[in-house]
Amino acid sequence: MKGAWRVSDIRSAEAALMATLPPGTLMKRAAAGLTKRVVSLLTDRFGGVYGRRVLLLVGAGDNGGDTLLAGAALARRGAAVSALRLADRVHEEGWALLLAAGGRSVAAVPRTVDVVLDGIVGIGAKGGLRANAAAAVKSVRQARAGDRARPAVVAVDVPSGVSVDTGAVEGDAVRADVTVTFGAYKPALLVGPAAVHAGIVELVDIGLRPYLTGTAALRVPERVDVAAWWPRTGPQDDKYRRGVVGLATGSADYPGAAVLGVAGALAGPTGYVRYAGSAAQAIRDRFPTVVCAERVGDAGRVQAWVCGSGLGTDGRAQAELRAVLAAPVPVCLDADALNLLVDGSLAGQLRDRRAPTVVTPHDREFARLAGADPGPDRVESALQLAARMNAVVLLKGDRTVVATPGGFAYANPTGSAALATAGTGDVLAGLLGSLLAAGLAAELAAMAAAYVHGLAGRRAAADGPPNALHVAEALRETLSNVIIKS
Ligand SMILES: NC(=O)C1=CN([C@@H]2O[C@H](COP(=O)(O)OP(=O)(O)OC[C@H]3O[C@@H](n4cnc5c(N)ncnc54)[C@H](O)[C@@H]3O)[C@@H](O)[C@H]2O)[C@@H](O)CC1
Ligand SMILES: [K+]
Repeated sequence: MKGAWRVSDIRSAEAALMATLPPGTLMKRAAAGLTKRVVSLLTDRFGGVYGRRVLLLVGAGDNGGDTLLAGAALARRGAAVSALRLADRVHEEGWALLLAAGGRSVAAVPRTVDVVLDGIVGIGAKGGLRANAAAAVKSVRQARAGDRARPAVVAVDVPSGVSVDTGAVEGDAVRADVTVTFGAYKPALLVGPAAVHAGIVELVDIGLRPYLTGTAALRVPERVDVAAWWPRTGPQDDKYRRGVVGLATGSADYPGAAVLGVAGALAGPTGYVRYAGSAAQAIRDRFPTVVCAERVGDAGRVQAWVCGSGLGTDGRAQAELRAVLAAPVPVCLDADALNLLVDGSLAGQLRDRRAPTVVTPHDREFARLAGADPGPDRVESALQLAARMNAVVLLKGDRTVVATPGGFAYANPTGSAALATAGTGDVLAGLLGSLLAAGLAAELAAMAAAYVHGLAGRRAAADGPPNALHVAEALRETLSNVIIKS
């Protein structure tokens, strides 16, 4: 699992590490890692380093210093390196090294450039890009619009212009193909719109990790983590021992929501799926293995409930939600179940639950539940709602956030724009419910479901614009490739 640390934690770790080393060592390590990555990018995309045109965007701080040192190293290897100073003062030693290596100063973004290194600002950023930097970034973007391959953009440590601790992007910001980051991931590289600006993120080890003593602000699971969490069937298992998941979803008006949720649940690790609700006939017709009842109270025992999508908000829906909340098992609440929570009449029942609750809002549902939009700091907003509701919050988005009432946050790296289509959330809730019923801890179930669902979205999108059924259908193959064969 990757961890991302806030700027204050990184600063403390850097100070502790620097105290053990000769001055300048960390910048040399950072620049060496950056140079290596730019060399491989120039080689892969443009056939080599010699004669390639490299532009450095140089700000006032050490982020500019890293960039100048890497620029000098590239110039020594024969690249044609130019540097655009965006501040009155820049890192003096780096500037001298660049000039000594044959680099030159330019007053504007040159017409043709192969690679741009963004060294405008790093973790010392305050506020958005200043006017001169914003103008340079715009020129680079315009050059790129004329030639899709050129210039490639490499962000140094973070893409300049993003909010490093939150992942918000409130003004202009660099859009990088690759971000080479030093010592540790920062939240902006993994969550929020900034993560998209970062492109492919590569971590250069500068020896910082042992000095990062605080808790990671954010964790990001990798495939091996999800594979390790995924419940496996053993020789002692039968259909009940694998867990039974119940879905109280759909209605006569919205049977589709129930169908999609059940499809998601059937792809999960449980051996048995029960359905309770007035879309029972649609479920029987489509999924003969699912055992159906009209009401939650008649459904029999389950080890987790999924409730909400397509349920409606009438008296019957409310009674069903009450019955689900009263069950002493983990519960995943989505869509109409969230709408039914908004007036607060079920708040007491929710807070008193002993078994875990997971809620899966998108931004509008989040705003109704929390009383305000998630805002620029999606992680912090999700953590606050999780604490208030005593529930795990899965806040949907390009990088879905999972936050626990105990203060831990995760971000999903597999998001796909393909999932922004009706009904995919129903599939996600069903899969998540199956993981809960199989006994996985609520936050891991939420993370694992989001991870696999994201990959299934990408898989489905490979064959053309997918709908939610395509995503559900892609779950089995995704699981087989990614989880079970690992
Ligand atoms: N501190 C360390 O030990 C290391 C730092 N490294 C690099 O140093 C960077 C941090 O360096 P600094 O602390 O000097 O800070 P930065 O280089 O991130 O920027 C601070 C400077 O930029 C200016 N600035 C702030 N906000 C701006 C904005 N929005 N637009 C334009 N200019 C702005 C400030 O006036 C200040 O002079 C890291 O991101 C990393 O690239 C690496 O060399 C590794 C080691
Ligand atoms: K930067």
